[in-house]
Amino acid sequence: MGRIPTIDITPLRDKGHPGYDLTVRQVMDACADIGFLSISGTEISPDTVQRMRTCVQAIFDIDEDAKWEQAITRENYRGFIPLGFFTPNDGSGTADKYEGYKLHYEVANDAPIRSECALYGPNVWPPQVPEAQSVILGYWSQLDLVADTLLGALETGLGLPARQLRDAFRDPMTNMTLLHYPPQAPHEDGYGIHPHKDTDALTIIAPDPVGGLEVQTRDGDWITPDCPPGGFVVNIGDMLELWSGGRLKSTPHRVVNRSGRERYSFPYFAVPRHDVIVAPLLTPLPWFDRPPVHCGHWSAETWRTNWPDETAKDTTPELGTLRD
Ligand SMILES: O=C(O)CCC(=O)C(=O)O
Ligand SMILES: [Fe+2]
Repeated sequence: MGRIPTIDITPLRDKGHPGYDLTVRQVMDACADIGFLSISGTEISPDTVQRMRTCVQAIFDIDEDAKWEQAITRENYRGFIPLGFFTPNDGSGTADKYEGYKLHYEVANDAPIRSECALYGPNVWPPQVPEAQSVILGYWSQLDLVADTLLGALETGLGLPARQLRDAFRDPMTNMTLLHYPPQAPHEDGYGIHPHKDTDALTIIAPDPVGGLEVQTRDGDWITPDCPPGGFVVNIGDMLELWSGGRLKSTPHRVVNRSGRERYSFPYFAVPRHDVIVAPLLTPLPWFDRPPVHCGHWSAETWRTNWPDETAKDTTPELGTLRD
């Protein structure tokens, strides 16, 4: 394919829709080939996305001192991630050029699931942007529906029992990163985000019109997804690649912001519940050989290894580092 198709997902919301089977096939082809697709027909209005973008900008406009008071900690990977904090786990030592704000599936302090897995809990909400919680959680719940629709289509496309994937996302470890990439000078080395694969099941992004997201083709070229106004870019992460026994592809991508403008994005990372063990649901393709991933362990290791002084262990699941 070597290109990223745009697919109208309207038919996927109704199995009886005359375009359902064709749309499932188009989604499957994109996910099995380049691992990325642009989608339209989500029913999420451009106003909703614009409100979200404005809110994300307001969060990054908060004073530096106040940001540090709300920074992530080793115990709680929620809140601000300072610019240059994240260094890839590949040993290169070159920090990514973004600042972030980390959010996880919102769970009340007294929710029973907290006794099952200590990683669940409430988010840190910045008091300086009082509308943040309702704007972000409103947007999040709409993306939950889009993810559910896409997972339903993949169940059909892979020939899995209905709900086999979707049921893994009750009380999920789904998370979101708010990202601000300052512009990079034209000849400045390094990346907004270094080339990586996503380790989640499925990622959904409302692309910033300033551009900067690049996806690697099978030939090793880097291409920019075309996405219609109001559309979203979706990609397969390592967990769906694993569930599908290698049929769906988790593809390297990166961000380079040479637009001369501030770039903002807010990817939604769909991740199953803490006790789900992701392992092939179909006989793996002959070349595909990867160990199962326990989602709670995976999440704990993601939190831990993002600290610059922590490194992956033999038992750490693959965390998006590219193997040559
Ligand atoms: O900001 C973007 O467009 C992509 C971010 C990304 O790839 C990630 O956070 O995993
Ligand atoms: Fe990514």
